[in-house]
Amino acid sequence: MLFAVRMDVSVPQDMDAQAKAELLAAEKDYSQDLQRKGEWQSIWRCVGEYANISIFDVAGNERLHEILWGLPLFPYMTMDITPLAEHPSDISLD
Ligand SMILES: O=C(O)CC1=CCC(=O)O1
Repeated sequence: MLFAVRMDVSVPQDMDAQAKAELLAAEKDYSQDLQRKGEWQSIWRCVGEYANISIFDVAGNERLHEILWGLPLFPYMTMDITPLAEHPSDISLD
């Protein structure tokens, strides 16, 4: 199942610099591991915002929930999740 997830990040301004660096490194590792496994298909920066739009291809809602809850940055994010279906005008389906 495909999902588009928008993640808006808001890390506290007063977070310790070392703790922030470790948090962002852990987030990157977590994301790239799932990208290599094929569940996190792509990640795009939203221009001018501390936000991304990511495409996930996962077994179902429970798996997406598990992945999102496991994000190191989860406590500092808000998310908007859109389940995706094939579009009849997609030429790759012809
Ligand atoms: O920087 C972001 O948009 C937050 C994020 C999610 C996965 C990742 O590597 O960074």
